[in-house]
Amino acid sequence: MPKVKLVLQRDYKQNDIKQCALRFWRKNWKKMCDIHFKGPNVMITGTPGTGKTTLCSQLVEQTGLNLISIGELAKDNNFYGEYDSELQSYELDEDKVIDEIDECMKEGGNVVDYHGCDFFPERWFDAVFVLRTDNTVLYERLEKRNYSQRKIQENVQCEIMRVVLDEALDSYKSEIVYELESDTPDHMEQNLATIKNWIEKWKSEHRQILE
Ligand SMILES: Nc1ncnc2c1ncn2[C@@H]1O[C@H](COP(=O)(O)OP(=O)(O)OP(=O)(O)O)[C@@H](O)[C@H]1O
Repeated sequence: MPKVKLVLQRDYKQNDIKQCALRFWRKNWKKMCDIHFKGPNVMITGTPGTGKTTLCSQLVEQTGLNLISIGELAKDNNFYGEYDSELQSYELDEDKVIDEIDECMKEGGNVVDYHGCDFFPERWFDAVFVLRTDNTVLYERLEKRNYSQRKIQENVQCEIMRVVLDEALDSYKSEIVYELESDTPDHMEQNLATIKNWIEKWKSEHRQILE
């Protein structure tokens, strides 16, 4: 404690420790309270091929929010664990991902794009949007990517079983989870408008904390 007192008195050029503490609080309260003072954090999730990347790129362009693509982040930083021979891909090192973006998420103002959402801290997100696509439409989109039949079937099954939606509902309060249909370009436009409206509403409700 005496050390803290000395540091505060030095940094705030004040002898009165109460005044120092008050100044420290005024300067740091937003960070200490985990308040998203740069805007809301929005998660865009869904089975691969449901349109997350396409939607997110338009969303960040039109809102100025910061895009965090977990797939890109993992690739750039080699945040991988064991190789899963069944899935023919590397496991994501979730702890490294969390450590890397925690500071940024605490500040807020991020759009996160990933096909899973259950390992993130619940406190990070103000809204979770889950894109859903008709099975036949999804099959055709994945076929165009030249995925193996097995990989296509696995993803389509995952969509039929609403795996990502249930994961979101199990991990977050149901009132912040939104299911959005993503079969056609019209749906894409509607979804963009829905999320932008949601962001504007959030901002008007949190005016007093935004920078
Ligand atoms: N609502 C939509 N209407 C028509 N085409 C769409 C729609 N959403 C996505 N697509 C098309 O489907 C393909 C896959 O979309 P996208 O890459 O955005 O999916 P994704 O969910 O990000 O996939 P991944 O998780 O593998 O990155 C793209 O060719 C995209 O143009």
